[in-house]
Amino acid sequence: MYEILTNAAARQADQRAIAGGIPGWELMERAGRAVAHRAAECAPKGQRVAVVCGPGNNGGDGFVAARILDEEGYRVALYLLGPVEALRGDAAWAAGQWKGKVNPLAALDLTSAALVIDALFGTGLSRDLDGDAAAAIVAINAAKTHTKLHVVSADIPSGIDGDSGAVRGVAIMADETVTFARRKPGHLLLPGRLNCGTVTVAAIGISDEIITGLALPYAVNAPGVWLRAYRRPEAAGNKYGRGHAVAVSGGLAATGAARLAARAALRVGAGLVTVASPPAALAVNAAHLTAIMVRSVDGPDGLKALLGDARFNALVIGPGAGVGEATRGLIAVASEAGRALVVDADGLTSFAGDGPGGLPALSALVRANAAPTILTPHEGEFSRLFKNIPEIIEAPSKLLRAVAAAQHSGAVVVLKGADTVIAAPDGRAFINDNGTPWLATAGTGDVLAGFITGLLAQGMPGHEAAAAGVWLHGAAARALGPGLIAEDLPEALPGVLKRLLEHGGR
Ligand SMILES: NC(=O)C1=CN([C@@H]2O[C@H](COP(=O)(O)OP(=O)(O)OC[C@H]3O[C@@H](n4cnc5c(N)ncnc54)[C@H](OP(=O)(O)O)[C@@H]3O)[C@@H](O)[C@H]2O)[C@H](O)CC1
Ligand SMILES: [K+]
Repeated sequence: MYEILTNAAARQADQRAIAGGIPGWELMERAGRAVAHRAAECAPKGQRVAVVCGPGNNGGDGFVAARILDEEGYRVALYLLGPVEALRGDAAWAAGQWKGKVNPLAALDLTSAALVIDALFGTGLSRDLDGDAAAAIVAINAAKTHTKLHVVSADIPSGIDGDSGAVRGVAIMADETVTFARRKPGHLLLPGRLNCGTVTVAAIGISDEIITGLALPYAVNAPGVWLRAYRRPEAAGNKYGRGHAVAVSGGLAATGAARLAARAALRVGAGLVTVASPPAALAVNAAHLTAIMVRSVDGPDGLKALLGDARFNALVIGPGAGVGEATRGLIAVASEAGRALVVDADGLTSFAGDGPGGLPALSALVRANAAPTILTPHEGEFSRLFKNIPEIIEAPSKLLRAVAAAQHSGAVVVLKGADTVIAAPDGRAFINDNGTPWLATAGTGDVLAGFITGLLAQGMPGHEAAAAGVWLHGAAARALGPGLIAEDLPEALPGVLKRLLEHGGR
């Protein structure tokens, strides 16, 4: 249920269902019926409905929906882009079942319409919209702003690229989107997610076996994809069994970020947490810390000495660390010691130069590390770090940019944002959809890095630890709501974990 279908995978799923004995027209009938039923829940019978159909099978869904809404007593007017004679295959079949008038799209009349069914384009959209299609979308979006028009999109809001969520010129702003079998990246990545309104996933006969058989590498980030790897404490266990996380602190004026990360690591369940503090900042850190220990660690050599104790098994380096050779040295030490490592903020920027300390050096350290390395860039850090690799920077979607970066660097890459992507070097990726705008406040990235580090300390595998950290971070933010600040997030975690571990869900 969490798998994500790309446009190509959706077509494959279609074909396998048809090969399995469900005729294509039956799939279309079920798809169109699902759209009609959702639409009927949004407007009372007898209301005027405008159905706009495109030249392909998305349009075919529209013809089916029009017929069903007409049978249910709505006053339906159907508008088609292009001549009805040009329709092929299942779309031609669906048009043949429609006994009403087929109006040209250019004649679209939204007067007194309560509902629009948007069936112009779905997974077949392949270029920016123009002409009558674009004009119709502009008119529908405009009508929504000054009437109570309710817009239901079939499969994907027309104009949204199903694989990237990008707007292809212009796109429908839908109140509802009814998609089929599974969600597409365009339902989850921005801006597409914002165009969808409420997304309903309709079952149209594409079995779970077909989906499983496609071995899809992408999924929606949810407990169902990583909860099995979450390490619950053993009844007879002790704190040493839950790992020892280390947050490396910045200098005297930059100690807060590491402490935010440290507290997050403790809250998420690391058995012990230590702030590795430069000597000059020891007093400041010590004054702020209680359950979290603090050790004086002077540069890479000091960290190397600390890591002589194998119990320090997961580190976060970067928050407040400062950009440059010293931070690169700290990351090299953690990598050479084979410890699970989260590289965030200044830790990432320290490898963004073109010189010898650039991305190749970071990739080498990642590959040399026997334990997982997680990079947690926001878009700006990502662009700086991977700026010299066109196949990453120019990949067609945020999802594929993160996947390419993970494969190139060998690290798990958490490309943050309202639509954070968590990508593994093996090509798997999760798209997160539970973030909230209230996370846009100082320090929340430090907390996220700490959550991931704390989960790594407890032995979670890298990709799952990163995904769980991102999801818990979003869930904590949702539990807090408006006015949250970074310090609140770890404190909200007990409630989130309680709901998750006792009820297994959101
Ligand atoms: N299992 C499923 O997911 C099912 C999906 N169904 C529906 O089928 C569509 C996909 O149908 P398809 O015909 O492949 O594509 P579209 O209907 O989205 O697009 C139709 C054609 O439009 C042309 N096109 C593309 N971009 C533009 C544009 N910017 N301007 C004008 N025309 C454009 C393109 O043809 P070209 O030859 O011109 O490239 C498209 O082929 C899916 O979304 C579902 O709604 C099934 O009904 C049920 C099962
Ligand atoms: K559509």
